[in-house]
Amino acid sequence: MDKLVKICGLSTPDTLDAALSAGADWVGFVRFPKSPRHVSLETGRDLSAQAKGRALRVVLLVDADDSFIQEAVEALDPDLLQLHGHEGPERVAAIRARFGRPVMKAIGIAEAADLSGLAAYAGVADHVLLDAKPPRMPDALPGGNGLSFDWRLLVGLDPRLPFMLSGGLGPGNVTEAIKLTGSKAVDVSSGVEVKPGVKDPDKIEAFVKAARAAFAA
Ligand SMILES: O=C(O)c1ccccc1N[C@@H]1O[C@H](COP(=O)(O)O)[C@@H](O)[C@H]1O
Repeated sequence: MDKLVKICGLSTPDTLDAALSAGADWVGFVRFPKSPRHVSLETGRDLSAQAKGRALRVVLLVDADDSFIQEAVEALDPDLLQLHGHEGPERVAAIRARFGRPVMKAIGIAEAADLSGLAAYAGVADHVLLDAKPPRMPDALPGGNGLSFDWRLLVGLDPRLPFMLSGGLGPGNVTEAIKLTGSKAVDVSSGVEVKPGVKDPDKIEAFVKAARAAFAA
């Protein structure tokens, strides 16, 4: 995987512009109604058009059925689908085949054993996103919680595996995360917000700058 910075959960033209101007490689739009970052099909269509040709456009879905995916694909025309629910390897392969878009499967990490999921998905998903496991609360979101996992679990992981690091990253800790894990790709949502769902252009710029500097070090 090339060195990549993804800003996820963008929901306004101004903050999307901040991400694009800062040089984000990937921008993410959430299609999950329980999320404070969820965008309507209309907003998603407009934001995706704004980003077209400037960054790779990612649509984030959680245990979505085919009709929900279909309407997102038609409206947002994503370059990549991020699957952030309980989609197993067979479902990931089926979505990839049916919708003809590359997929990134998110895996929740809390302990070393959780990394076994990486091998299971590496053959069917184009990318694997390593995120912290969500808190054990009935209403917890499956991601976007601003929680980190123990990055030391990744020490020794084959850096050629197509993984992207996420979970609780921000301008203040992304340097250490890249240094410790050797990850070539990072993703952030909460860490560049002033409150859930409200992105901060200055934090977005600071995150992209810090990640780029850490990649180059
Ligand atoms: O951002 C959300 O609202 C969200 C909802 C459901 C699933 C995943 C979600 N976000 C993704 O979670 C990770 C980590 O986010 P954070 O930086 O810790 O807030 C990231 O990949 C988001 O894309």
